[in-house]
Amino acid sequence: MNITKALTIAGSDSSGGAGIQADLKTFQELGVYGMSALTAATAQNTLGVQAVFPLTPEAVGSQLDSIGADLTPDAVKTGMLYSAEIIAVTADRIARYGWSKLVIDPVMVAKGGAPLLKPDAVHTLIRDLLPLARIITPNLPEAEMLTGMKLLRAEDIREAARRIHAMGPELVIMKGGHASGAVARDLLYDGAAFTAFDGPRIHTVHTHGTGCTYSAAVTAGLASGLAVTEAVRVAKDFIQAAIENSLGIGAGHGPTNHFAYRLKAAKIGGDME
Ligand SMILES: Nc1ncnc2c1ncn2[C@@H]1O[C@H](COP(=O)(O)OP(=O)(O)OP(=O)(O)O)[C@@H](O)[C@H]1O
Ligand SMILES: Cc1ncc(CO)c(N)n1
Repeated sequence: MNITKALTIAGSDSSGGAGIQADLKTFQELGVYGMSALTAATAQNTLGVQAVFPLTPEAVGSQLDSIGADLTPDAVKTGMLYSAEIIAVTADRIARYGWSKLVIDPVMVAKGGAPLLKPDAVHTLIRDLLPLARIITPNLPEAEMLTGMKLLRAEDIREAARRIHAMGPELVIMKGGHASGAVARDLLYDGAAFTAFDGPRIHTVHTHGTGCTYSAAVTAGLASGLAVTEAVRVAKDFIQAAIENSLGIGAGHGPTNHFAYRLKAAKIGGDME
């Protein structure tokens, strides 16, 4: 059997909706064998992040060496990397093992405002990791941090995509979750043209881990050999179903529903009600 394998390099979310848990659930749902290298443990629930315990850079490098020595991931994603030192060791191992199908979710701040990347690590992210990326998936505040721009109009978003593309990634997906309006639009830029991926915006507080889940679905698609536009289409459908059928657990920003896409696909012609 030729199993497709994907690796996530990210933090643990004890509530299970974001981070490494969201990534592994998404890989599994899309039929991809999931592997993980942990960067930090967070004490976190739907109300916020209570504490962050980063691993040492040695611990991160050691996990990546174990994977590199034995298992070849078909695609890799990064999530919460926390510090400049963890970014440096991550970039070093990605280059050393030649993991070229790399999706970077430049996680910076949790929904409640807790920092998941030290501010002084942003320039290391840009210098060491962005040039290795096949795809980077910033949300609008992350794109503002990367470019120093204020993104108010549609043309600002396109200009930020051009500037982030110039930092090295082959493709940029500007996610539209933080914008407003009836449509949640993600904009893919390949250095020449923009392609929009639209879905109806759902009015809900249950959006914990949407970015992690979405970038994990893109990674699963790339690992499976899909073309980028197909992988993004699958990811958009996956996150749309996950948000539309969110689980309603916890008192705050609850997780999305990682089973929904599979259940929808299984019920051809049916609906989730
Ligand atoms: N309310 C919503 N309705 C429909 N789609 C949404 C909604 N919110 C986010 N999305 C979609 O979810 C995906 C993730 O986008 P978003 O901008 O929320 O990421 P994020 O801020 O990085 O998420 P997080 O930090 O919670 O992990 C995108 O495809 C976006 O369009
Ligand atoms: C561990 C972790 N990674 C990423 C996010 C962003 O959603 C989060 N809340 N927690």
